[in-house]
Amino acid sequence: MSAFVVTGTDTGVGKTVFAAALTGALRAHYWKPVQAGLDDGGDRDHVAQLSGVDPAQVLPEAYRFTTPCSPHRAAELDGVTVDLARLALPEARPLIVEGAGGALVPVTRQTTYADVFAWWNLPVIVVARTALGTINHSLLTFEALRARGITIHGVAFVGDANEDSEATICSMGGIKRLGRLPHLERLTSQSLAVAFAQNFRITDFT
Ligand SMILES: Nc1ncnc2c1ncn2[C@@H]1O[C@H](COP(=O)(O)OP(=O)(O)OP(=O)(O)O)[C@@H](O)[C@H]1O
Ligand SMILES: C[C@H](N)[C@H](N)CCCCCC(=O)O
Ligand SMILES: [Mg+2]
Repeated sequence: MSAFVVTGTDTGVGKTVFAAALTGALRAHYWKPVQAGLDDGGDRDHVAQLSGVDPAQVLPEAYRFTTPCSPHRAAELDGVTVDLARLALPEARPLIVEGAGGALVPVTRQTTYADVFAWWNLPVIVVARTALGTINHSLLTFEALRARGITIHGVAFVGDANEDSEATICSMGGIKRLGRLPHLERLTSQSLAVAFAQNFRITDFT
């Protein structure tokens, strides 16, 4: 049964929306180990709304911090010391796990998400924008993951088509293009499921 980590080239690139689509398509479980910022309910709530899976498959976070900033700092601001042992992977499968921000975001002052991905030993999907600047951010992300021996399953683009940037990232990075989620004017569980089915191949994830 499949399990993937979803990381991104930055915060706000569309990891949660892509992860919700993939969770729905695979009828998977979803886990966001560390949520920093609770004002809008957090990524878990968004995935519960957008994926269409049974809410019980949207697993509780290991840590929930108040402030929408880097998890290492959000933990400090809440007076919490992160125990990495609590980030051990749940056993549920299929499983989609979402990081926070980009691959080198600190979980603690000593440990980045990429370090944790290496420990989990799961294939990683990189979510990348299509907008200008994405080539640099994407290639840097691949380098950081590869430097830790992490398997990159592929890149999922989010945004309007940018054929040359997408092709350049995949050829120079030596990475499989999984597809591209277009910007959806009305983002609902239904519109997202349709867009995922039209733009990705489920067999790439099974
Ligand atoms: N395909 C899309 N169509 C419409 N809106 C989108 C799409 N993808 C992302 N968004 C919107 O863009 C914003 C950022 O997306 P998202 O929350 O998925 O980013 P993220 O990479 O998960 O960020 P974080 O680092 O905070 O986890 C959200 O408001 C989301 O609803
Ligand atoms: C608060 C935000 N939405 C994410 N949860 C965390 C993003 C951390 C980014 C840290 C950084 O790269 O500067
Ligand atoms: Mg997110």
